[in-house]
Amino acid sequence: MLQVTNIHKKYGSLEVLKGIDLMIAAGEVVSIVGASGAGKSTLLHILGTLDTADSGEVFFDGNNIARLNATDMAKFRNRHIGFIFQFHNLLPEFTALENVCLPGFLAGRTEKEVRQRAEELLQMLGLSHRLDHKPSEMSGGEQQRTAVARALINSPKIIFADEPSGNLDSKNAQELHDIFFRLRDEFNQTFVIVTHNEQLAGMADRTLVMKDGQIVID
Ligand SMILES: Nc1ncnc2c1ncn2[C@@H]1O[C@H](COP(=O)(O)OP(=O)(O)OP(=O)(O)O)[C@@H](O)[C@H]1O
Repeated sequence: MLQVTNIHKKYGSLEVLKGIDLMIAAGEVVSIVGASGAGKSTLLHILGTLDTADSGEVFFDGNNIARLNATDMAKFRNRHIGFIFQFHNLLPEFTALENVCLPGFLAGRTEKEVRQRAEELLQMLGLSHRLDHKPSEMSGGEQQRTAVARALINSPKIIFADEPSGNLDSKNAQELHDIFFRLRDEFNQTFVIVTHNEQLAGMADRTLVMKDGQIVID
């Protein structure tokens, strides 16, 4: 599904990624681990089209997305990629349901269809009693599960998660990890997850270890 070749990235004179090659198959849960500053988030952002590499190629299902212009890239991201961040990044003035619906509306889908899917997702994630709650009215675990529903609203090919359980206590972290694997088992959902959480890395199908801008163990 995802293939990247020879990705390089510099910030000023700092070489952050030094030739990354990687293939990820549909239905894989891949974790990326490594010391702080190894380049994990930078790689994740490039894979997720939030940032661009200085050189190298990123192919999704054989399409070279590095060649898309900014508008088409944004459209591609909205339709095919989901993101989950350490801090849920939900919009504070919107309810859980509205937050989940938003990327669906941006994709140009009908209100009825998007609302129905959002309600189904929130129900699946145990949040049917929180539809009308704003983020500040929910627990950390509930906020993060809402962010998972938002990531799923457009049925993305792949979900990128950057320290998704980094801000959760161990019970909520465990619940979140179980959700990822349930989504993989039931819907063949693909995940690439940057994490310092050893339990999550240990559960993944593959663990990539990064060091100084390179993948040193796959
Ligand atoms: N926008 C930027 N401008 C300049 N330097 C940056 C930028 N983003 C990241 N860096 C630097 O690039 C290096 C890699 O950062 P990155 O966030 O990818 O590491 P990481 O492995 O995800 O670390 P952590 O585990 O601490 O999140 C670091 O030295 C960081 O300071």
